[in-house]
Amino acid sequence: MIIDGKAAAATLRAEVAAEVAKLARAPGLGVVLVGEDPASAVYVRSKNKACREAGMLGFEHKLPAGTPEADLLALVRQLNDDDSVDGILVQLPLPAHIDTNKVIATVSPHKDVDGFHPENVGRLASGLHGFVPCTPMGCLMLIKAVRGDLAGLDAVVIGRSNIVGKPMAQLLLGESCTVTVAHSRTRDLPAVVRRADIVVAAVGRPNMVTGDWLKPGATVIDVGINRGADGKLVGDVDFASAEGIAGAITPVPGGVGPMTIACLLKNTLTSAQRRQGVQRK
Ligand SMILES: Nc1nc2c(c(=O)[nH]1)N[C@@H](CN(C=O)c1ccc(C(=O)N[C@@H](CCC(=O)O)C(=O)O)cc1)CN2
Repeated sequence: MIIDGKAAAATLRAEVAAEVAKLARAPGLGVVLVGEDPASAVYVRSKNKACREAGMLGFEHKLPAGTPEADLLALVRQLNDDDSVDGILVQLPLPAHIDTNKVIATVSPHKDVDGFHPENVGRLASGLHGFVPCTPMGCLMLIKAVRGDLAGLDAVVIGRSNIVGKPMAQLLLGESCTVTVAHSRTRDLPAVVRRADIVVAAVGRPNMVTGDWLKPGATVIDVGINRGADGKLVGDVDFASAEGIAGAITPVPGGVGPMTIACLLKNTLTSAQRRQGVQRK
């Protein structure tokens, strides 16, 4: 089974739009892009378009690559104080002269729709309500749509980034999976992956996970977005060899990526609902 992330994202976006229509004030999302990284520019454009389509307001702030860190921090504080802004995201990666952790920590945790602020990281680790990073949230939705109850399943997350690997492991733990986080120093990675009912690959190495690494029937979620020499996108999983072994697998493109943007809208809606005192289900 090929997991259709585009269709799942479209459903989620429609659900968000229906809830937005019930609000007294349209949710506002402040989107900050520093520099001219072409992929980041595409993602930011897609986020703004998705906002408009869901009935939200996207406030785009494009800053030159050489923007001093102090100016970026000042903009973030301005967005923190702006009542028309419910969510703030600073597109990553940032230019090397800017301290990413400092920027993330400056975003108000109440508007941190990326879920990267240390307070939200701690909330996720403690099993408390907070904003959850968009990519792992989308991955979990796709996994649950395929597997239902995940309790007791063996999950292997390949990659230990703050954006995907670590929060993904926390979410799967929250679903009572037995979770292994594998990384570049893991010994005999194929053997580790072969034990898994659920595999989430988020390493950034094209076609690294091959079909012979997989337990037959495993659910395989490919977070990798690698651009090949021919300009085509390839995931971290070798789709051709994995497709016949996996029980369900996400393609690249059209798998996890669209869910990332849909979950950003969901987090922005949640923030707006909280700030407008709306009771949520
Ligand atoms: N502040 C953030 N920065 C970054 C995040 C994030 O969640 N917050 N994640 C990634 C990039 N990203 C969102 O920002 C993102 C990546 C990919 C997609 C997507 O829809 N991909 C498509 C293919 C698009 C293409 O052709 O290039 C797909 O997989 O089908 C959406 C969002 C890093 N930075």
